[in-house]
Amino acid sequence: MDPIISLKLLNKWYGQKHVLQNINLDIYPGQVIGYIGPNGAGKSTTVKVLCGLLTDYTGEVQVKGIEVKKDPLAVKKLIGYVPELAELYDVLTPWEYLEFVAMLQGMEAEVYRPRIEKMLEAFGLQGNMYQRMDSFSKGMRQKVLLISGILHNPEIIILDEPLSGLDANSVILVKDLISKMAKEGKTIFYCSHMMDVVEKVSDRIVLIANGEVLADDTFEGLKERLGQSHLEQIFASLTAQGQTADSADQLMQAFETNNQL
Ligand SMILES: Nc1ncnc2c1ncn2[C@@H]1O[C@H](COP(=O)(O)OP(=O)(O)OP(=O)(O)O)[C@@H](O)[C@H]1O
Repeated sequence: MDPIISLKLLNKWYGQKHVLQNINLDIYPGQVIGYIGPNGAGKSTTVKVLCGLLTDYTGEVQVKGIEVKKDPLAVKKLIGYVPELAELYDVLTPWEYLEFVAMLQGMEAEVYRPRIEKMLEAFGLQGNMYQRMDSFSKGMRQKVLLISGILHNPEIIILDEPLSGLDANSVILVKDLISKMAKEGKTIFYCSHMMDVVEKVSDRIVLIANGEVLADDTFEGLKERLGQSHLEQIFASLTAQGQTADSADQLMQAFETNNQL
């Protein structure tokens, strides 16, 4: 089987800063990749390269055999991207916004109209369909954003911290949706800091730090290799952040200094 996403010797600099260093990854259809790493590791940068939003990289980046740099538009059609911290046009209603997204994707009205309605209903937003989003909570906005990323039924879905702000029921819904979409053969690239969720939904975990891949294995494989039973511990041991308790002590000491003044 050919990989649906292939990164070969991907390098990216921001000025003098080397933020992606020789990333090599072959991702196959139907895989759920948990892409994890400390703050500033290079996760969002990788995703932006994959989506054709950043083209000043070196190396080869192919999506379904298409070189992203050469035809970013064709690649954008194959990918559904749910970014972290996206701005919605909140003077619009969810219906108006999603209709706009569907039209940009070139979808037919008879396809997108019932789909938008069903998706909003699944997320419990049927009563808010015609309300301006400037009155929406963070979680409600996140739900609309998620729908906008999957509405055109893309083969590859890239989720950057998709559960942010969602209530417990919606988290279950999104986790189920990820498994179901993967069973249908869709490829999911899932970036998150929520280790308990990544552990459950991913069938392959790629950990990066300082722009380099430190581990690429199944959760079972990582557990066996590192002798840890939770992804949180594996993450800490690989990224040398096992000193969390010390850091908390350091923060508490900062209060003490203030108290003495
Ligand atoms: N527009 C930019 N200009 C300059 N440097 C940038 C820019 N965007 C990101 N960086 C730098 O690139 C590195 C990787 O950032 P990136 O946003 O990819 O990290 P991340 O793994 O997604 O982090 P987080 O988990 O905090 O979201 C960081 O050192 C960051 O400071």
